[in-house]
Amino acid sequence: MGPPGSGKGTISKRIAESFGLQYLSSGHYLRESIAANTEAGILVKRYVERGLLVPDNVMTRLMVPRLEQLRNHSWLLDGFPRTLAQAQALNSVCELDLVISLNIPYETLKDRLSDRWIHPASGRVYNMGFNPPQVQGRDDITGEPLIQHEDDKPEALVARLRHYKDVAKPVIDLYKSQGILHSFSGTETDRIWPYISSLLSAKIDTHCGKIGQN
Ligand SMILES: Nc1nc2c(ncn2[C@@H]2O[C@H](COP(=O)(O)OP(=O)(O)O)[C@@H](O)[C@H]2O)c(=O)[nH]1
Ligand SMILES: Nc1ncnc2c1ncn2[C@@H]1O[C@H](COP(=O)(O)OP(=O)(O)O)[C@@H](O)[C@H]1O
Repeated sequence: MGPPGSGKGTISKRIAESFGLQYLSSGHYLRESIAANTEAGILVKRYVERGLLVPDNVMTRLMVPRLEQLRNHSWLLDGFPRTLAQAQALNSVCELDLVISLNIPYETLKDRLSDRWIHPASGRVYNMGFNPPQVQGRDDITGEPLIQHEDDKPEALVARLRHYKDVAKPVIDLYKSQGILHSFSGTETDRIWPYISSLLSAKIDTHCGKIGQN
């Protein structure tokens, strides 16, 4: 959990690589459906472009079948669930081990997003200051051009942050009440990462039987 620009994608990739989890990003699947230009994709585009949340039933139909295919794997979700209805739908299909919430100041979010560049096909994320590509404007692996998301523009960002705050609170409260929420605050991913890494190392050591079967 965390507002746009809080580092969910950056940290999720580190977690997935360090701990061998399957990585599922709601934003990536949404952009994939937009690119496919299906009926659902056209509907999704209208919301994403305006910085609005995609309706819960659309999101749940997009994400839950993917999780059902991964019943025998350990996975990490990035960007889903974002609303209480999505969290309830998720709870009805699986039991989460832990939830990470990132608290990052607004000014930091704004600066990061104006500098965020993406390789659309893979979802690889760059930042011109923090993790620049080896060749400016090009993906490190494929050499293909990088793009900026429409919804990272400042006009869309304010609306996205407002929506995030409204809808995230009940979700955070739910996970807090389940005793699985872990919150981290700061302005630098590299300083937050060691705490997240130790949390997961401890959890995976003590619950490796369960995570392995999940
Ligand atoms: N300057 C700076 N940029 C960061 C840091 N952590 C992540 N970023 C960049 O900030 C942007 C937003 O991060 P991302 O992981 O995409 O956030 P998400 O929207 O929560 O998934 C990306 O361009 C990242 O490369 C950091 O500690 N410092
Ligand atoms: N779980 C979700 N529920 C509703 N809309 C979502 C969800 N995840 C992503 N979106 C939509 O996709 C956009 C981009 O999401 P994402 O790539 O996760 O970026 P960010 O982390 O920067 O918000 C969001 O602004 C929102 O419109």
